Amino acid sequence: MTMSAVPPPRVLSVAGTDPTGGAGIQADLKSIAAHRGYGMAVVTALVAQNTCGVRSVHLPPASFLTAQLEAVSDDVTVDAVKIGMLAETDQVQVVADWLATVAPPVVVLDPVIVATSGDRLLSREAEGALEDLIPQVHLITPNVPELAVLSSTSPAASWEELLGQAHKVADRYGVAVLAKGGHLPGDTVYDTVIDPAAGEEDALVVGSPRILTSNTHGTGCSLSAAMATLRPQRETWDAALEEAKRWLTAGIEAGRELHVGRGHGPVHHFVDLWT
Ligand SMILES: Nc1ncnc2c1ncn2[C@@H]1O[C@H](COP(=O)(O)OP(=O)(O)O)[C@@H](O)[C@H]1O
Ligand SMILES: Cc1ncc(COP(=O)(O)OP(=O)(O)O)c(N)n1
Repeated sequence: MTMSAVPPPRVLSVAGTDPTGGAGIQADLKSIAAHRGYGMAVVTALVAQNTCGVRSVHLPPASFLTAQLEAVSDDVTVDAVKIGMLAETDQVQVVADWLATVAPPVVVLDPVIVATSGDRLLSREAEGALEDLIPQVHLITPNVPELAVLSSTSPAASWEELLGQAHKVADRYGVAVLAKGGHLPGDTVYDTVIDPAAGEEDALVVGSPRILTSNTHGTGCSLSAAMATLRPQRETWDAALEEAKRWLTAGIEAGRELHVGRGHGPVHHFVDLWT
């Protein structure tokens, strides 16, 4: 038997659940594995949802969220963290406090506010608490409506407008922002990382053909988990994005082969392995 000399990055997903496996923690763990990471998971919310929508949400007490986070970091060195659904202000604060103590080298925040189905996952009151969390993370991955909330403006209608909002948020918090064009019109879907620490060099803009499909449930979750897993293995965010985007595009295309659910189906996380 041969084993790689370099151990895989130990990547922690802090997120809610999707029992149909397309979004949240279940998607994150598949994405982490697809990118050769060792996946771990701390559950913020038990979500009764499927490809058609969210039915109900059950939250553990904030003290139990702390207990889960400490159980991981007291025992395992965490190389990267992906944060997804945080439902309430106290959950945001618990995660911010834990990050301040542990200081993992790579932290990616997908500021999940509303699901593809239109269901709200972060309470309106907790939106403001993200301000305390964002300065402690290295990359945020908002979609068009989430970036609008973070930049206190209306959703961008063009790529230029999206870039303006991403620069505003990046400068305000000193954080890298993955600007994602999935919600914009057009035959090509663009993504780019705006990184205030990257200097004067032009950011890499990665485009892919827009796929006409309903298999887009969990695309944001899967992409952010991929970025968290790839970053410890690559030199730059741009290198991670190039690889993650190629994989996700193939995964969205191959999602139709899975035949999962009657609503927005999942992406095929193991497209490179099975097909
Ligand atoms: N129909 C599509 N075809 C190809 N890529 C897509 C499509 N929809 C989304 N993507 C890609 O999936 C990722 C997530 O996109 P986006 O929809 O903007 O965010 P979210 O899933 O968080 O709402 C981005 O890399 C985006 O470019
Ligand atoms: C538990 C949980 N977390 C996140 C989401 C969001 O998933 P989705 O609505 O498909 O959006 P993106 O992952 O594409 O941003 C969810 N539904 N459940």
